[in-house]
Amino acid sequence: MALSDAEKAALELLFGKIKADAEKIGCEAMESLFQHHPDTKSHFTHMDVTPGSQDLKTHGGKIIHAINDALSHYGNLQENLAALRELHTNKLKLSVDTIKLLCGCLLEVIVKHFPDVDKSACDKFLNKVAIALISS
Ligand code: HEM
Repeated sequence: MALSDAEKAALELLFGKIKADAEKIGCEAMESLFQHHPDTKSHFTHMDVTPGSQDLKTHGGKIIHAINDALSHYGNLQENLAALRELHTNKLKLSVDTIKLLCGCLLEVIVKHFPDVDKSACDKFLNKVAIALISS
Protein backbone atom coordinates (compact mmCIF):
# COMPACT_ATOMS: atom_id res chain seq x y z
CA MET A 1 0.00 0.00 0.00
CA ALA A 2 1.20 3.50 -0.78
CA LEU A 3 2.19 5.90 1.97
CA SER A 4 -0.53 8.43 2.82
CA ASP A 5 0.40 12.12 2.62
CA ALA A 6 0.44 12.24 6.43
CA GLU A 7 2.74 9.22 6.68
CA LYS A 8 5.07 10.69 4.07
CA ALA A 9 5.19 14.04 5.88
CA ALA A 10 5.98 12.30 9.19
CA LEU A 11 8.74 10.25 7.54
CA GLU A 12 10.24 13.37 5.96
CA LEU A 13 10.41 14.95 9.39
CA LEU A 14 11.97 11.78 10.81
CA PHE A 15 14.55 11.43 8.03
CA GLY A 16 15.46 15.10 8.44
CA LYS A 17 16.60 14.15 11.96
CA ILE A 18 18.21 10.86 10.90
CA LYS A 19 20.16 12.66 8.18
CA ALA A 20 21.74 14.93 10.78
CA ASP A 21 23.33 11.81 12.31
CA ALA A 22 23.55 9.76 9.13
CA GLU A 23 26.95 8.14 9.69
CA LYS A 24 26.20 7.14 13.29
CA ILE A 25 22.75 5.69 12.56
CA GLY A 26 23.82 4.05 9.31
CA CYS A 27 26.86 2.55 11.03
CA GLU A 28 24.69 1.13 13.83
CA ALA A 29 22.39 -0.44 11.23
CA MET A 30 25.37 -2.10 9.53
CA GLU A 31 26.67 -3.33 12.90
CA SER A 32 23.25 -4.79 13.66
CA LEU A 33 23.16 -6.46 10.22
CA PHE A 34 26.51 -8.14 10.83
CA GLN A 35 25.57 -9.13 14.37
CA HIS A 36 22.22 -10.70 13.46
CA HIS A 37 23.18 -11.98 10.00
CA PRO A 38 26.97 -12.62 10.00
CA ASP A 39 26.82 -14.20 6.51
CA THR A 40 26.22 -10.74 5.04
CA LYS A 41 29.80 -9.77 5.99
CA SER A 42 30.95 -11.76 2.95
CA HIS A 43 29.88 -8.83 0.75
CA PHE A 44 32.13 -6.43 2.64
CA THR A 45 35.50 -8.19 2.71
CA HIS A 46 37.09 -5.05 1.25
CA MET A 47 35.97 -2.97 4.22
CA ASP A 48 36.90 -2.78 7.87
CA VAL A 49 33.73 -4.22 9.43
CA THR A 50 34.90 -3.69 13.01
CA PRO A 51 32.06 -1.99 14.94
CA GLY A 52 32.42 1.80 14.73
CA SER A 53 35.02 1.70 11.96
CA GLN A 54 35.32 4.66 9.59
CA ASP A 55 34.39 2.34 6.69
CA LEU A 56 31.10 1.44 8.35
CA LYS A 57 30.37 5.07 9.19
CA THR A 58 31.05 6.19 5.63
CA HIS A 59 29.04 3.35 4.13
CA GLY A 60 26.23 3.77 6.67
CA GLY A 61 26.06 7.46 5.83
CA LYS A 62 25.71 6.66 2.13
CA ILE A 63 22.82 4.30 2.86
CA ILE A 64 20.95 6.87 4.93
CA HIS A 65 21.41 9.57 2.30
CA ALA A 66 20.22 7.22 -0.45
CA ILE A 67 17.10 6.34 1.54
CA ASN A 68 16.41 9.97 2.35
CA ASP A 69 16.82 10.86 -1.31
CA ALA A 70 14.45 8.04 -2.26
CA LEU A 71 11.87 9.51 0.13
CA SER A 72 12.18 12.90 -1.58
CA HIS A 73 11.46 11.10 -4.87
CA TYR A 74 8.81 8.80 -3.47
CA GLY A 75 6.55 9.21 -6.52
CA ASN A 76 9.43 8.10 -8.71
CA LEU A 77 11.24 5.49 -6.64
CA GLN A 78 12.08 3.17 -9.52
CA GLU A 79 13.85 5.88 -11.48
CA ASN A 80 15.55 7.38 -8.43
CA LEU A 81 17.00 4.02 -7.43
CA ALA A 82 17.92 2.82 -10.95
CA ALA A 83 21.70 3.03 -10.47
CA LEU A 84 21.57 1.39 -7.03
CA ARG A 85 19.23 -1.29 -8.41
CA GLU A 86 21.77 -2.06 -11.13
CA LEU A 87 24.50 -2.34 -8.46
CA HIS A 88 22.58 -4.49 -5.97
CA THR A 89 20.82 -6.72 -8.52
CA ASN A 90 23.29 -7.23 -11.34
CA LYS A 91 26.69 -6.59 -9.79
CA LEU A 92 26.20 -7.73 -6.20
CA LYS A 93 23.50 -10.30 -7.08
CA LEU A 94 21.59 -9.70 -3.86
CA SER A 95 18.04 -10.89 -3.26
CA VAL A 96 15.24 -8.73 -1.99
CA ASP A 97 15.19 -10.87 1.17
CA THR A 98 18.81 -9.94 1.87
CA ILE A 99 18.05 -6.27 1.30
CA LYS A 100 15.14 -6.56 3.72
CA LEU A 101 17.53 -7.82 6.42
CA LEU A 102 19.21 -4.42 6.46
CA CYS A 103 15.82 -2.67 6.39
CA GLY A 104 14.82 -4.61 9.52
CA CYS A 105 18.07 -3.68 11.27
CA LEU A 106 17.72 -0.05 10.26
CA LEU A 107 14.16 0.05 11.57
CA GLU A 108 15.35 -1.38 14.89
CA VAL A 109 18.04 1.32 15.15
CA ILE A 110 15.59 4.08 14.16
CA VAL A 111 13.12 2.95 16.85
CA LYS A 112 15.93 2.97 19.41
CA HIS A 113 16.82 6.59 18.59
CA PHE A 114 13.28 7.82 17.88
CA PRO A 115 10.87 5.74 19.99
CA ASP A 116 7.83 7.76 18.85
CA VAL A 117 8.36 6.87 15.19
CA ASP A 118 5.39 5.56 13.19
CA LYS A 119 6.94 2.12 12.88
CA SER A 120 4.43 0.76 10.42
CA ALA A 121 4.84 3.71 8.00
CA CYS A 122 8.62 3.41 8.24
CA ASP A 123 8.47 -0.33 7.66
CA LYS A 124 6.16 0.18 4.68
CA PHE A 125 8.52 2.72 3.13
CA LEU A 126 11.70 0.67 3.72
CA ASN A 127 9.95 -2.31 2.18
CA LYS A 128 9.26 -0.28 -0.95
CA VAL A 129 12.91 0.79 -1.10
CA ALA A 130 13.99 -2.86 -0.78
CA ILE A 131 11.72 -3.90 -3.64
CA ALA A 132 12.91 -0.99 -5.82
CA LEU A 133 16.55 -1.94 -5.13
CA ILE A 134 16.18 -5.37 -6.71
CA SER A 135 14.76 -6.10 -10.12
CA SER A 136 13.23 -9.51 -10.55
C1 HEM B 1 17.91 -0.52 2.16
C2 HEM B 1 18.93 -1.24 1.82
C3 HEM B 1 20.17 -0.72 1.13
C4 HEM B 1 20.47 0.53 0.66
C5 HEM B 1 19.61 1.78 0.67
C6 HEM B 1 21.80 0.46 0.09
C7 HEM B 1 22.48 1.54 -0.44
C8 HEM B 1 23.76 1.49 -0.93
C9 HEM B 1 24.51 2.64 -1.38
C10 HEM B 1 24.01 4.09 -1.37
C11 HEM B 1 25.71 2.20 -1.79
C12 HEM B 1 26.87 3.05 -2.31
C13 HEM B 1 26.85 3.08 -3.80
C14 HEM B 1 27.97 3.93 -4.37
O1 HEM B 1 28.97 4.19 -3.68
O2 HEM B 1 27.83 4.34 -5.54
C15 HEM B 1 25.74 0.77 -1.62
C16 HEM B 1 26.81 -0.04 -1.93
C17 HEM B 1 26.89 -1.36 -1.59
N1 HEM B 1 25.91 -2.13 -0.99
FE1 HEM B 1 24.06 -1.52 -0.49
N2 HEM B 1 22.29 -0.82 0.23
C18 HEM B 1 21.33 -1.56 0.87
C19 HEM B 1 21.43 -2.89 1.24
C20 HEM B 1 22.54 -3.66 1.07
C21 HEM B 1 22.71 -5.00 1.60
C22 HEM B 1 21.68 -5.73 2.45
C23 HEM B 1 23.95 -5.43 1.21
C24 HEM B 1 24.66 -6.72 1.48
C25 HEM B 1 24.30 -7.61 2.36
C26 HEM B 1 24.55 -4.36 0.42
C27 HEM B 1 25.79 -4.44 -0.15
C28 HEM B 1 26.42 -3.36 -0.74
C29 HEM B 1 27.81 -3.43 -1.20
C30 HEM B 1 28.75 -4.63 -1.12
C31 HEM B 1 28.08 -2.17 -1.74
C32 HEM B 1 29.42 -1.70 -2.36
C33 HEM B 1 30.22 -1.12 -1.22
C34 HEM B 1 31.49 -0.44 -1.69
O3 HEM B 1 32.34 -1.13 -2.22
O4 HEM B 1 31.63 0.78 -1.51
N3 HEM B 1 23.67 -3.31 0.35
N4 HEM B 1 24.54 0.37 -1.08
